[in-house]
Amino acid sequence: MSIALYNPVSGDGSATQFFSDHVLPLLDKHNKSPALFAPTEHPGHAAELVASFLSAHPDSERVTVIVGSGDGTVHEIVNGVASLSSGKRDIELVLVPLGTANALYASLFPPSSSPQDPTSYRLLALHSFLASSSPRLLALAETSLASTTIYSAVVTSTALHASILHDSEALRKDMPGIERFKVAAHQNITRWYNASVVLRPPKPDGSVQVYDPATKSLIPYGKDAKLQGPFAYFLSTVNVDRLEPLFRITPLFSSIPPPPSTPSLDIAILRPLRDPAVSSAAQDDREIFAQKAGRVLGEAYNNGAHVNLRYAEDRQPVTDGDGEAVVEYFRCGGFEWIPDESDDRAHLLCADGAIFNIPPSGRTTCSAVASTRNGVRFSVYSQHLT
Ligand SMILES: Nc1ncnc2c1ncn2[C@@H]1O[C@H](COP(=O)(O)OP(=O)(O)OP(=O)(O)O)[C@@H](O)[C@H]1O
Repeated sequence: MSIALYNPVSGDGSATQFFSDHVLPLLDKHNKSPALFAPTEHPGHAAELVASFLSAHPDSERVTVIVGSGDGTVHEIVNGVASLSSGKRDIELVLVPLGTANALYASLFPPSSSPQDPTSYRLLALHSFLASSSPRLLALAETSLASTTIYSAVVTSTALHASILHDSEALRKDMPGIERFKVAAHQNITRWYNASVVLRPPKPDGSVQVYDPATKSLIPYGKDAKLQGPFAYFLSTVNVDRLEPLFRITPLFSSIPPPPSTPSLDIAILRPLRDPAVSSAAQDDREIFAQKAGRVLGEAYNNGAHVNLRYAEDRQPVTDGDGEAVVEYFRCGGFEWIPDESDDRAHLLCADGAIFNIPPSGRTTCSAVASTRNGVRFSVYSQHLT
């Protein structure tokens, strides 16, 4: 059984047209007309539509949801289904990337270097579904925040990334494209976040791993898995190696893929006090580090080259340096983020673009899981191998 939803305001607002011109005719042609077809009418509506469809069809264990949107709408669907009381379900997502960033889709279907027809590119997952491929299981990042549980299918972050998402929402009306993220990044680049982090190994067994740029491999993290701030950047992903088509912030997810049977998080961290040129939190040191952080994160657009940067003797980040890694890159089962009570900004948490506040004196834990607590598994249609 399948349903089809689209968000008419996601991305550049072209979903209505795209569904009537391309998606519905294709479904009709293959005799796969959905049991429900609807635009979302307000924030949260996608979750309501899927949840009420599932409640009305308690015996449908496997339901396909064709969704024309960005990552935010997918996030709403995952969390809406996770809050249902009914038991085990398999939800298969057919993504039609019509949002701004489309991180999940761009990771499943990395843009190729040769020119690609944009319409055909957006229909790749739908064709995979129509060709009866097997969908790929998604991991979820399960975050506990006070008494709330939040699931992310793409990113869970604090520090700079959460600040960017928090501030960029105010810019959405004037800047509907990804440009608003760059403006918000500029506004926040000198900020540091006081917190500590504990990294947890993957379940049921495994160890916290760290990327070693010298050997270009993930190795067991021998040290104490507690990291002391301040942090400039702290971002974890599941299922993706990028947050935009070309911003490969966690490239090892695709270049050294984790075993599909063990859900894990890839985490990229920048801690300013690891920079040999930075000795205090004074404004001068923040400016010095901000310039480097901007350059280092910019290397994520260079096919994820930031993970191989190391401090050179002149304290600059370079690819052939022999000092410490500039970016700390971990693969683990989860983390605990403990913000300093006095640092309000360190209390911001981003889950797939949605912003949450960690309560005063609170902390948050995030773990990679294979299904929601109520027993729902999600999968996505990806490359169709012929
Ligand atoms: N009819 C509607 N009017 C206003 N907002 C809506 C409507 N339908 C859905 N939304 C909201 O639009 C938000 C953005 O949606 P979506 O994630 O699909 O696109 P995006 O933000 O452009 O893309 P991405 O998340 O990939 O950057 C969602 O959080 C959702 O709550």
